[in-house]
Amino acid sequence: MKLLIKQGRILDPATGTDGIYDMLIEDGKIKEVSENVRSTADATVNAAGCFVMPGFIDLHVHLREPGLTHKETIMTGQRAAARGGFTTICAMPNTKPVIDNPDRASFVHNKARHTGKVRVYQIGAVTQGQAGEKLSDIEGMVRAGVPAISEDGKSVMNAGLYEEAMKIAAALGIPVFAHCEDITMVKGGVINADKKANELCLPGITNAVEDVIVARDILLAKSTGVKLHLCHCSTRDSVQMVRQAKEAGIPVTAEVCPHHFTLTSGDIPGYDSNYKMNPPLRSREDVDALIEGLADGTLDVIATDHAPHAENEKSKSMLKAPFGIVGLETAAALTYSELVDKGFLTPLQMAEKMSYQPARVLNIERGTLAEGSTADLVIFDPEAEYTIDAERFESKGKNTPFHGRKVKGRVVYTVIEGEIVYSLEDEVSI
Ligand SMILES: NC(=O)N[C@@H](CC(=O)O)C(=O)O
Ligand SMILES: [Zn+2]
Repeated sequence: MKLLIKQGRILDPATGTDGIYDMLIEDGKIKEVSENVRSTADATVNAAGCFVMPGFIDLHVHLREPGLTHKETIMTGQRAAARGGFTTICAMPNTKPVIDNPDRASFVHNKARHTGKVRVYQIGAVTQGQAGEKLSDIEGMVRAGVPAISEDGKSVMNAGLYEEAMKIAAALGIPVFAHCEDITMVKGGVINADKKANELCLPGITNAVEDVIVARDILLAKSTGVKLHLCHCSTRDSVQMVRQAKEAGIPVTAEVCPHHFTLTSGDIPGYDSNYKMNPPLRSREDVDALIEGLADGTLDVIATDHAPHAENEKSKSMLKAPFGIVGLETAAALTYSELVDKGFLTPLQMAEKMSYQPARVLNIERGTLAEGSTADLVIFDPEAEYTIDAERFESKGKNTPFHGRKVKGRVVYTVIEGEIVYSLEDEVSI
């Protein structure tokens, strides 16, 4: 099977390539990238005017299977991923039951192989049942193919226990993905602690809730030597601490979610739980610091924190509705519209944050379009303007604050191992 992609703008951060080339894919691998491929192919895609980037890799997805399949299944999550240009996704372990042992991790890996082409890596919980008391079987889960551990949804509040987990992770060579939130400081907060919270009479979440755990976890990474990956950074002090940690040579990487660089708490229109997520939408100063951090390389990764919830859950009051919004099918357009089109990031940096760097965090051979590599890629039209329509999402979750938003930049094809798994033309993903 040969696929020929003609005249796309090839963006490969691994090699620094940014230019118009043809690409020939044969037997799932990138065979040739050159100005004019002469070979014939079984299928040809005209990519003139489009970016060709390594397939996006999402380090932060909630697939909700097992146990919460009314919100999302592995299959619907994979379909949403393909539609969003993602070829590899990491599933967080806060399912029912929690993924805290090798058998449960294998369940997800095996199921995902049958339900779709999008590669799913299960992240293992740090503690049993995410109860924060006893460590999970971290070594067993790593043998079952888990690339990282995380207590996402909360922090491991017991620093002594977390330190032990970090030592094990460091010895196994895997990173720890940290959700930074001091639960004792949340005090029922639902949106950022500011003017908007006062206006809506809602309890607020301060920046310090995140910052104190970011500080603690960076210090623990320093002392244990574990590779620390900070999930969904949302505050200016988080950015500053990551910057200083990197300067000091501490092995830390950090991700930002599209909603956190696109919206501020000021954009919350009222009592709409599609604006309720954890961490919350922050202030203009925080958003500016996140964008600056992405641009100067302090923040490495754009991840979605795709958190689908059912309509009847999200239609509850602001106080009662669960935290979280979907993100797989809006991330690329928001990144392009908010960061690249506005001149904060180059197209090459977009590919770096959405594919190359996440591949480095996971330590997998992906995130590049170099000849000889696996043909996981996305063809993206930066000129396409459209209105986000949640009803067209492949995800079961329609919980997005971006329904009806006009954006620029659209995924037109997603290719995994040389096979087209999504094409805008027929809106069919496999
Ligand atoms: N981000 C959220 O608001 N919610 C996530 C949990 C998480 O990522 O912290 C979820 O599982 O729903
Ligand atoms: Zn989280």
